[in-house]
Amino acid sequence: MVEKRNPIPVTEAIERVMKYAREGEVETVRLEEAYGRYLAEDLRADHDVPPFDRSPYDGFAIRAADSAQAKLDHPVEFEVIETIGAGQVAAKTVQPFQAVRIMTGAQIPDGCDAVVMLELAKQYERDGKTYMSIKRPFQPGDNISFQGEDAKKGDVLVPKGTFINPGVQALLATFGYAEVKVARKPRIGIFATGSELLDVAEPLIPGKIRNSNAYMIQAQAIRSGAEPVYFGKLADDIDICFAAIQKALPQVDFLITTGGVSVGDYDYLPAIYERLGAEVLFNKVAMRPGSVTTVAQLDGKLLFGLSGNPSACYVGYELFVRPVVRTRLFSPKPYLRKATATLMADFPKPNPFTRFVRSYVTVENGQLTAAPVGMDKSNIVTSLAKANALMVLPGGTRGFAKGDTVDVWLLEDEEGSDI
Ligand SMILES: Nc1nc2c(c(=O)[nH]1)N[C@H]1C(S)=C(S)[C@@H](COP(=O)(O)OP(=O)(O)OC[C@H]3O[C@@H](n4cnc5c(N)ncnc54)[C@H](O)[C@@H]3O)O[C@H]1N2
Ligand code: MOO
Ligand SMILES: [Mg+2]
Repeated sequence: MVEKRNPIPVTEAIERVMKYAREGEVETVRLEEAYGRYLAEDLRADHDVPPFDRSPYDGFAIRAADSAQAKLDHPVEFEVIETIGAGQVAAKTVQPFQAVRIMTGAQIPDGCDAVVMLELAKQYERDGKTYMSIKRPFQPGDNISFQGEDAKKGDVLVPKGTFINPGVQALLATFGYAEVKVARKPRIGIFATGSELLDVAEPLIPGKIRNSNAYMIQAQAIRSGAEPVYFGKLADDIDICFAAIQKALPQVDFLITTGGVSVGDYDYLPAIYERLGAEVLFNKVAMRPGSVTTVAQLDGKLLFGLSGNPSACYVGYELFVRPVVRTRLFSPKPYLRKATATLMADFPKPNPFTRFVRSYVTVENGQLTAAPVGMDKSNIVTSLAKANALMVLPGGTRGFAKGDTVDVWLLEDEEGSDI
């Protein structure tokens, strides 16, 4: 008699897994290596930016009060006493009707409170001295980029858990983070199980297929911020699988197997969990694909028994593995980002289970649209290449029609969601 499994709702399955989610460890990397990692501490401004009042233009720094009488028919003349470029500091202090020729980025000289752009001044020589004149008045503060206008000392500019993008790199450099504290990438061990599996380079022979799950999962692990550790493929042999899994477990933070979780004669994962003494959190989820997804824990370490069917395996990773990875990376939003979109094709299939339809989401006329990509079966691999979202069609419905508003979970988004 085949074991009867009890499907639990998707949200409950995710909750059961997330009970074992915890924040990860911190490691330090050089700034050059920080791109693509996740901040392990808040990025705080340790000084004002800019650190001093500076000129946003090439021009002349003046005392604004001296320019009060300047008009089109009444130019006011200033003696130019010095020239400074970015990185230089004026040596002299301006007296009334004196100016400093100043370049973009240079510190505003003491006493000056406005900058006249080069284009608005006329410069000339007389009696061996340099002068410039202007034909309009300036107010104090005109054309000054003020100390702290970009960031104030002490501000949290980027919170812990944020993905380090090129802009965050710029901030890290601005505040002198030659070394950056980032989340250590959780190590995810991966086994593909199945006696039918061929290596990528092997030619096809009758009854066998190439192992695509292992490579797909490695890429999904990297996309989610983890470090995949691929241990290879295993034949459907309980002793071989048990020994390999037992040996691999201590080396990783999580362990993923693909295949062998259903009720078939060679589906050994349920027996292996039992032999390991692992607690099975669930072995049936009310979803499609991926209904047989099984998750177990051993001393708090999660073992993900993802389905062998490629689409089911893919969805299993995104729903159950990604959020625990993101939690390790300190993300306050570990789940896939959620949105709503207009369905672009009829989807008449009824289903008692929640469906995760591999879909392509794009923007048309400012609105998100979602279209299923290819055949909606769990053993399909080709549709995965085009999917950038999972369309979530709740169970118990009679199908959906073109034009309906549907929920979509975005696969390529860095932002994430807190629910
Ligand atoms: N009597 C029942 N049969 C099945 C049930 C069920 O409830 N009762 N569930 C079905 C569902 S749903 C799924 S999904 C699959 C799950 O199967 P397993 O997780 O046990 O995986 P396998 O049996 O090992 O393989 C299934 C399928 O996937 C192919 N596969 C496996 N590994 C890979 C890989 N690394 N790369 C590419 N393709 C892979 C394998 O060749 C099989 O075709 O069970 C249903 N059956
Ligand atoms: O586990 Mo299956 O993917 O529902 O066909
Ligand atoms: Mg099977």
